[in-house]
Amino acid sequence: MTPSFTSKSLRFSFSIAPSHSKSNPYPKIPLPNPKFHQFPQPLLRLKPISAVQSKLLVLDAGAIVVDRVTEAELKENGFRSTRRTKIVCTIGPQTCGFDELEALAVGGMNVARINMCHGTREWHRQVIEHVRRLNEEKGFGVAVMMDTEGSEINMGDLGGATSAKAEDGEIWTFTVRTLGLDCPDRTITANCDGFAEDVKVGDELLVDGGMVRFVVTEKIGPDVICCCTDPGMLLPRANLTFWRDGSLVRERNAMLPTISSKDWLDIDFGIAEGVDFIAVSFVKSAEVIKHLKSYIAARSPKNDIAVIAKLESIDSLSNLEEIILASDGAMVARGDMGAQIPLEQVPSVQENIVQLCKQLNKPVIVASQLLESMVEYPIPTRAEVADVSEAVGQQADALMLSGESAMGHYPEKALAVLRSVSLRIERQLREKRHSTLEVQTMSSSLHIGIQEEMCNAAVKMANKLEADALFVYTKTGHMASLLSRNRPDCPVFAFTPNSSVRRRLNLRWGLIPFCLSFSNEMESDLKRTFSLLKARGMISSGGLIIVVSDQLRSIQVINVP
Ligand SMILES: Nc1ncnc2c1ncn2[C@@H]1O[C@H](COP(=O)(O)OP(=O)(O)O)[C@@H](O)[C@H]1O
Ligand SMILES: C=C(OP(=O)(O)O)C(=O)O
Ligand SMILES: [K+]
Ligand SMILES: [Mg+2]
Repeated sequence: MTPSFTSKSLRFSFSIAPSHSKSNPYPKIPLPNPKFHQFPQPLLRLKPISAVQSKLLVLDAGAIVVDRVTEAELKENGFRSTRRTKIVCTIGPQTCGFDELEALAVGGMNVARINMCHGTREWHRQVIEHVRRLNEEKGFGVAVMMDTEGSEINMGDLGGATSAKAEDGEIWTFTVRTLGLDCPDRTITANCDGFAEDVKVGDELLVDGGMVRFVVTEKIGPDVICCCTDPGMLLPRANLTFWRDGSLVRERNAMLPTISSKDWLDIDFGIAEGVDFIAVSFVKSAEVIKHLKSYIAARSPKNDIAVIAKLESIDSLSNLEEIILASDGAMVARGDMGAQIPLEQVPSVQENIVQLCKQLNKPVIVASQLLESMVEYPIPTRAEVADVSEAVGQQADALMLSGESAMGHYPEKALAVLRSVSLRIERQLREKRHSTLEVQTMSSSLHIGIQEEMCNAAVKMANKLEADALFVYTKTGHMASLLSRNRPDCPVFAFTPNSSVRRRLNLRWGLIPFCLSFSNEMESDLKRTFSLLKARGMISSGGLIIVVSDQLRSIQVINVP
């Protein structure tokens, strides 16, 4: 962006509400609550959930459908202040009830994630059912993501205990025996047959990337005897890695399938239940993604499940571009990644992946330990807030909560922190405008090239004209994604007739997905949109809208009539 833009946007930044002043040729949509925009706004002083809840509206059946949290946010805070960064919440024992899920939905959860490492089939089914019911009965638009277990080496279930403490110098046995509930003291099962053969005396055994550390002292048949060198809590099904001479030992993992037989059954379940996203753990190459995508295409006639590659295996790092291109999105899964590469490399890998995904137009989620201390405490550490700010500053599409929302004491508070930090940092970015992405052309065909260039140009116009919103009518979501990819200053209203496209667009930065039937008459669709949105109080006359249409290959600049 040109330097003159910086000063312009700075002026804008301190006058969001007064920007309807006479000097502005493009009147803004009135912001009902200008106080909310004043600086400085303390981090955690969010409106209480109940205040949002009380303003929520019941669905306007059949006409235009948008999730009720976004609707309330738009009405209360105006276009500029809608959150652009999306939020994925892992659902676990703390949040699997209908009311708890509703509280997360009200708090701004865009995607609910179920991790197939944990819980039973019935439990997963119930969670999906709750989310669907929330959407249908209460007007939310929450998408569901199923995350595969993968077949890296894990500990077993700790004989039913929720955790176990390993102390310094204690001798523990890791075994491939099946022990069930009569697990002897200080004995841990490992899920991988070749485990005992693969490790050597002197190897270091890391639980969860180093939360607890052992050294192998002896091997006796299927049992590996270890001495604890870094004490800590052992949690059920924690990941195990072993290191020799300072390097990760990968031979066994390299042979394990990325999608195990159990994962295929879970995937069948996900397809049958109609989940919106399948996240594949420990992806190592593009092949597995291509295979899964063709499997889904053959079994899910509408082909409406997006495949997200979890980048956490050291082997994925040499094939990033190929993997991301084959996928419908990626996750920077920093938990296991930090167990496979030195921790100090994780931030730069994150940055690379986020930038690459933006260039390749794939949504990217930054995951794991964003607010880890909030599993126990009601307030995050300053360092965690800085980490979240960094991910928002990189303009990742989405942030993810894991234990914080699955089993922590403060799921709603953790969600509120992600929300408030996102809003704050997004606003700062708009003011500074320092990192507007110069997107490179990706097009493989003239048609796609035209779509790309139209979207790039439309976003430039919208930024220069300080438009209130971009509107896009999109059947597959592609045009909407191309607008999002440019990270515009204003939100993008994406209208689609397809409810699963609408749910999938939930993961895209800055997109507000609406369901709307199309008449194939652009002008009449547009008129209808304006009158429906006006009737709902979501836009008002005079607002400046840039409308992008693939059908007409047009970019229109319209003042809301
Ligand atoms: N369905 C579930 N049932 C019980 N506990 C769960 C469930 N999902 C998640 N959790 C808990 O939340 C923690 C964090 O979730 P997540 O990051 O998805 O898993 P993991 O720690 O296995 O990578 C898990 O370690 C587990 O203790
Ligand atoms: C998100 C991750 O995967 P999971 O929680 O399934 O281990 C991770 O490892 O960071
Ligand atoms: K998983
Ligand atoms: Mg992982």
